[in-house]
Amino acid sequence: MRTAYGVETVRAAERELMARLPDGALMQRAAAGLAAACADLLGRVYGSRVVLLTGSGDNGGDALYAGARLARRGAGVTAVLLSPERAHAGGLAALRRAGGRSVGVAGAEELIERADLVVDGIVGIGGKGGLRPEAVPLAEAAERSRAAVVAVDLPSGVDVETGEVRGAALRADLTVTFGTHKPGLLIDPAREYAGVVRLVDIGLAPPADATELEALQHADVARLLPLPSPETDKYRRGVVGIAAGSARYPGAAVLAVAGALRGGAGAVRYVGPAGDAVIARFPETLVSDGGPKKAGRVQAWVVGPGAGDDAATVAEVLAADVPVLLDADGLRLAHADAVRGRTAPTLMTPHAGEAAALLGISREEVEGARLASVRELAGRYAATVLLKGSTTLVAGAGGTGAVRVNPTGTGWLATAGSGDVLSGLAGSLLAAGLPALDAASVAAYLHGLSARFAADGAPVGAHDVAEGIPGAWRDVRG
Ligand SMILES: NC(=O)C1=CN([C@@H]2O[C@H](COP(=O)(O)OP(=O)(O)OC[C@H]3O[C@@H](n4cnc5c(N)ncnc54)[C@H](O)[C@@H]3O)[C@@H](O)[C@H]2O)[C@@H](O)CC1
Ligand SMILES: Nc1ncnc2c1ncn2[C@@H]1O[C@H](COP(=O)(O)OP(=O)(O)O)[C@@H](O)[C@H]1O
Ligand SMILES: [K+]
Repeated sequence: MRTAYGVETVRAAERELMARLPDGALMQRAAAGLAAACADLLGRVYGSRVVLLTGSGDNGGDALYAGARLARRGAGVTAVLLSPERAHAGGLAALRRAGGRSVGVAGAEELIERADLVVDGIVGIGGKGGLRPEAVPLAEAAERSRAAVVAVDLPSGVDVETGEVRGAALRADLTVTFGTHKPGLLIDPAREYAGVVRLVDIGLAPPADATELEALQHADVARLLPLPSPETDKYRRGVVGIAAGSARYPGAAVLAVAGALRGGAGAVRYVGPAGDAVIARFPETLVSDGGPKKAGRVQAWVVGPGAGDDAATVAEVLAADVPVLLDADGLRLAHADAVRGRTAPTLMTPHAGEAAALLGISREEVEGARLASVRELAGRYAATVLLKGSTTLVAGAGGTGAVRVNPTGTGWLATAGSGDVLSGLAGSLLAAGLPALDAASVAAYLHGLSARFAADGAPVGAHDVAEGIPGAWRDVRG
């Protein structure tokens, strides 16, 4: 499991570790890791031109000590000091001893444009708000330049706690972060500014109960996948009910069923007006004519994809005492009190637009503040919430625990109907017995992986994503 921690937790863990180490040892570990990453990126250090953008804090100190290491290996290193009188004294002395030099911001843009490598040590976890005005032209020059841009700990200007980017920020190709990941490095829009993230171990050990974000990895997902035991049968594996589709959108039902058939449940029941389309494509589906109550027993329901205005069906499903996944029209039609009053788990899977409607804010506000939005929804509805989009987040019911961030997402998933596949897949995992947080995060993981395999560099349709799910399972199981 990859984990990320908030700034207060990181600082506390740093203090604890620093108390046990000689002065400055932690910064030397950070600088050594940073210099190694820079050297890897440069290929040839000797003769390369390196520019350090250096702020007044320890982030600048890391950059200066790393610059000294590169200068000792023959790089031409220039530190651009944003606050010359407050630059990290030890770091600056080390750089000068190694043959590096320092300049002010005047003329720095030209240096940056001619550099092979730019190191962003403007601010780290002590940064507040976007870049200050004097740093903005430097960040722009770095973007124009052909130099590789390496951010120290995080790209300066992004909100490391939330992934929000409120003002100007530096765009990096690589971020070398110390001790632990930070939420902003894993959540868009800040994630995009970070580029590739490389973690340098400096010995930090934050407490597990302070985890802010978790990203499942293959091994975690493999442990969670529901597998049939020798003594199983289709009912014991779990039956998932799908209440989806309409005369206008029969395809949503077909795609949700397509996802559900690949999610591990032993059977899929379908209720709704698209039974003929479903059975034509998937004859193994148990189609029933009545409403959810007449469909026979299920261990979980999915309600909403392409469902139109059928509020009665949504209410009927919400009254069932089994896990319920609410998606698309279901999110709009569900009564908040009916959701909050449920005793069995509820999983809501909005995209940013649907989340915005539920929260009474704009889509842009949700996309700018995904972490706060997903926690807020999970709190308001006392439900597990999977917020879809370029970063998919899952918050457990109540919204207070660690939030899961999906690491497998890909822009190829932004295709009509892929959300319907996801809802069927997650519903199937719920029916197979996974807790809602696991069902949602495992579904997002498999869904993203499947899209990556199916796309392989070319556009895919939602049905390709559904068909790729078994391949994603096999890959995860190794
Ligand atoms: N504490 C430790 O033991 C370690 C800290 N490390 C480094 O130290 C960093 C944190 O250092 P600091 O606490 O000194 O804080 P920073 O270096 O992040 O920045 C603090 C300074 O930047 C200024 N500042 C704040 N927001 C700004 C903005 N938007 N634009 C321009 N300037 C701004 C503040 O006035 C303050 O003086 C970490 O991110 C990491 O890089 C590493 O060396 C690892 C060990
Ligand atoms: N830019 C993106 N990067 C990664 N995944 C994305 C992006 N945009 C959308 N997705 C994913 O694609 C799926 C789209 O679902 P949804 O918005 O419900 O569409 P639909 O209703 O057409 O099925 C979700 O899983 C979402 O997380
Ligand atoms: K930085």
